[in-house]
Amino acid sequence: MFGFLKKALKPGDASAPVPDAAAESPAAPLQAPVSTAAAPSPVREQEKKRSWMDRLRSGLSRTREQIGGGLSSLFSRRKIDEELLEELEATLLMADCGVDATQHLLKELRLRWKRDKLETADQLQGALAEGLLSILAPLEKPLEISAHKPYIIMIAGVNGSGKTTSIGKLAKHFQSQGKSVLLAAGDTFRAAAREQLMTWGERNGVAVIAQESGDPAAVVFDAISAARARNIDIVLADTAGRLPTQLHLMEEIAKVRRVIQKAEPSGPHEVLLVLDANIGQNALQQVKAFDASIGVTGLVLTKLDGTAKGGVVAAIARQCPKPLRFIGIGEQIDDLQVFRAREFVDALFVPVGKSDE
Ligand SMILES: Nc1nc2c(ncn2[C@@H]2O[C@H](COP(=O)(O)OP(=O)(O)OP(=O)(O)O)[C@@H](O)[C@H]2O)c(=O)[nH]1
Repeated sequence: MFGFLKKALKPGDASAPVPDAAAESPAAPLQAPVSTAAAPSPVREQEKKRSWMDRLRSGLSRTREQIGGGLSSLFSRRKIDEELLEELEATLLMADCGVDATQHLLKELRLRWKRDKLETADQLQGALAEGLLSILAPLEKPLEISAHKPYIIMIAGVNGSGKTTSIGKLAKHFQSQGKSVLLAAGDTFRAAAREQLMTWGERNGVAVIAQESGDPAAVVFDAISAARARNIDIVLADTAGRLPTQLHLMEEIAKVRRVIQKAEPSGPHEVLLVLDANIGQNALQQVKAFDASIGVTGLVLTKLDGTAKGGVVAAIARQCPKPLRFIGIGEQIDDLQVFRAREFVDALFVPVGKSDE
């Protein structure tokens, strides 16, 4: 049914090619060996991709029910007319697509309804999926790790948005690309956050630089020096959760950024803001506030599973289009993946177990 999506974008590739495992640096005593498994076969890669698509479909089920389900129930009653389009508008707003993206989509749909003489539910869904895809496509800018060594990624976000969990998942993601990783426990406010990061580090065989207490900026500074000494590719720096309204704390996170720059003038090379999809439209304010304070270069949208507010991706795309680097759909280590617009739209409209492939 969504064959048109394939034409609109080149086929999504959920799993980036995994190069041969990188050689372990002898200067990194705390670094556990990166897997030395042979390059994965195309069949295994295909299976991995299919399993991610199934999990993505299952994770987005509540948003799908909100958008797709709303649409089918509208269509079980009658044909396309102005009243139906108004109800669709309300459905999109309830899925947190935001006023701007919703109006944009409705304008497109009205145009296509008249011009292409749309009549059936399938046709309208197809047009809606195509419209969403064109809105979301510009967000698809996967993070490319440059030659800078160490490549420093600072992670920020409000309390509980999923920063620490995402760092654990990202460590695994980068390791699977043959990169060596070091974690900086920059959340010195919450002892549990440090413990959590240590656990993720142990699980992935990755060194964690932490201090019992103290200045988060100092921890991050130490981590960068350690990464240099150990020839590590990527530093993932955790920071304490804060609300954009806590101005003194926002100033502190800005200080962490300045200290990173002092330790490495070209850094941080990426400033990732982690957003919990459950907050819906509030995500827009968070992007703006953190951007003003620390210059956000990419987003991670977590907890898309279990929320009906996945439409917020469309609001972000229209109102503060920062690259959406990764999306999270669960608590397991493989539940964070590179954002691919086509996969996302596909998963929004095609239920688990079905595929148009
Ligand atoms: N369902 C689901 N849960 C998630 C996801 N990402 C993170 N979580 C859970 O969200 C909770 C908070 O995650 P943390 O990683 O501790 O959040 P944090 O931003 O580091 O929290 P603070 O340190 O308090 O700022 C944990 O229970 C995670 O397991 C996701 O994609 N889906």
